[in-house]
Amino acid sequence: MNILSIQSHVAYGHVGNASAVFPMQRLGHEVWAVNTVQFSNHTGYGAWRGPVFPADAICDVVTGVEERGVLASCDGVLSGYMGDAQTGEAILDAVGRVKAANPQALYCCDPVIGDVGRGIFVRPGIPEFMRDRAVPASDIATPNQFELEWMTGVEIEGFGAAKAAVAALQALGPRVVMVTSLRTPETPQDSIDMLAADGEGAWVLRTPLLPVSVNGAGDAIAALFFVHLLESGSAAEALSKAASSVYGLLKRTSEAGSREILTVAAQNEFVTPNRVFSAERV
Ligand SMILES: Nc1ncnc2c1ncn2[C@@H]1O[C@H](COP(=O)(O)OP(=O)(O)O)[C@@H](O)[C@H]1O
Ligand SMILES: Cc1ncc(COP(=O)(O)O)c(C=O)c1O
Ligand SMILES: [Mg+2]
Repeated sequence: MNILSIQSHVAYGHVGNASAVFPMQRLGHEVWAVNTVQFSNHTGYGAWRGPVFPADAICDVVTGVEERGVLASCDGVLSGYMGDAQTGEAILDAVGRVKAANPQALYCCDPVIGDVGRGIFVRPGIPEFMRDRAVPASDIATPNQFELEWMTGVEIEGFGAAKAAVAALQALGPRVVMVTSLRTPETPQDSIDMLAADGEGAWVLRTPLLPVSVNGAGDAIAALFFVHLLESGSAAEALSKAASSVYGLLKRTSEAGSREILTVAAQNEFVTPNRVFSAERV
């Protein structure tokens, strides 16, 4: 498949495209990577350098790809971290152009806003843009628990509330939603859950909680879920494959005591995860 991936890039470490591109390539897909920023490192370090690209620079790169006459062969658009709310306009413009060239193409929006520990970590205007423009334009959305609660206003106190929040997000647009890092009173202390829903049902997947706090796992899992969903058409299967790969990746990262995820060293986990977790219908 051919995936247009519009996200951040970092020189050092693995978040944004620097986390998402290689796993998709390792699974045999062509990735047309367009970078929304080029930072030295992820913002979780508190300090970083490098530019946020203006929306017209992003549009220009997409126009160049369009001029190669290849957009009709694009199977999906994946978006993630936006440097600035204006970046969002360039992303939605790209989605529109891809869908005009290939009406079968799907748009997966990873609405990167923040997370439970750090709160909102993107520029003002981006959270609202994700909720009001990007997610409604998407076919698939992949928020973490914090992002889902922020966008829907639903407090997730258990699986029932999680399903209600997912339904509220689906009502905005996307047919498929995958929620990452779900920790509710129903989640055992030593575990972490994920939930995926499509038009037919909802599934939960539970893995052990690893002693790591890293950035970029969300970007990898969104990319993996998207390509597996495009290939299989099954949210449950895509959830199982993506979560098993990311668990393997984070287990290696945890054993190595690394602050950055071991995207390259643990690459076999993308193809044949060591441990396979399956999703249960809820
Ligand atoms: N400490 C952890 N232990 C086990 N799995 C984790 C851990 N942190 C992240 N993950 C896995 O990575 C997925 C994505 O990470 P997450 O932190 O939710 O993404 P984001 O960075 O977008 O917030 C989670 O759903 C979970 O499967
Ligand atoms: C530049 C950049 N891109 C993307 C992300 C998102 O990372 P995550 O996958 O942890 O949500 C971050 C988070 O700090 C970031 O700084
Ligand atoms: Mg994320």
